Amino acid sequence: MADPVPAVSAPAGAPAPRPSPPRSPYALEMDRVRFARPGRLVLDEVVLRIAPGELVALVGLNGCGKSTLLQLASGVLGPQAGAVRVEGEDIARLSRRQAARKVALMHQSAPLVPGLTVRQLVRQGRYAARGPLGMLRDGDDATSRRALRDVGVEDWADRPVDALSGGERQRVRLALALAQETPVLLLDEPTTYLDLRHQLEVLQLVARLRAERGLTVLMVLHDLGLAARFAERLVALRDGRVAADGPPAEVVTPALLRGVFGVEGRVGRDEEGGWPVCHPDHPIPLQNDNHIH
Ligand SMILES: Nc1ncnc2c1ncn2[C@@H]1O[C@H](COP(=O)(O)OP(=O)(O)OP(=O)(O)O)[C@@H](O)[C@H]1O
Repeated sequence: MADPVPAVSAPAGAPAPRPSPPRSPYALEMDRVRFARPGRLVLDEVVLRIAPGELVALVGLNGCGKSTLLQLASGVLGPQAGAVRVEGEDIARLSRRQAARKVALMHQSAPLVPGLTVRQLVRQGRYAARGPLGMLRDGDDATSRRALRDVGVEDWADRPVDALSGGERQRVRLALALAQETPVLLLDEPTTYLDLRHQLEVLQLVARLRAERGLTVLMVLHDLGLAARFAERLVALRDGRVAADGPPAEVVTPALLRGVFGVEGRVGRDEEGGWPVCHPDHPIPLQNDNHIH
């Protein structure tokens, strides 16, 4: 069939148009990322590709490299080999402000500046949107207010952050990350310190933001049950390598419990929701290889 749009040839002598770079199909891409700390290889050849709008949970034993992976994904740390790309751009080539417009990292133990109120702290999330002199732009206040409202902490706006409980601080940290209004959200144990009700509220909020605003979310969760219920994809790290990656219904198996967590256990299905439900029985020695049998 003939092309309905005739090709327009460039006039003789005109410079050839520069081809625009192909748009990346991935919101976040880690390409053979390696990161070592003195005396310890933390992440090795990590390959992870996350499509726009995906909600991915990252799980694994203490010390396996989950937080390090999030810090690399946010550009806070740089890989020693490989590359991290956000919406196709190498994050190492972006300025701090450019990176902060693309990726927000909520870190569970990030210190909250004492003396600031919740409102003042969350307005700091607008740093990336500020002009060269650090002035807040029109709409920044509305964005901060929306972030406070999303997380249900708007009534605390005038409270000093150092007078908040652990769980209250955690929700304020989430509001701070949301105030950045980035397409990619990285959450490091967002449910730590939260009571049962607020764990569910926070994960429901994350799922809603992803559905309504198309956010791409990568979150570290220790509760495999919550990860299996709320994430559409589960990535398990073992010793700094991706040991399993797929939909929870396929990935959460007794072999995963054994191979990644060193636990003998059973896996059932939630009667209503259908998601996997783990019944860990007892710890076992970890196998030496990274394969999940
Ligand atoms: N600032 C640091 N300096 C030196 N080593 C570090 C530092 N931060 C983390 N590590 C080490 O790097 C490894 C990976 O740590 P990381 O925090 O990424 O693990 P994690 O999977 O998030 O653990 P957890 O589940 O306990 O939070 C661990 O061995 C840890 O001791």
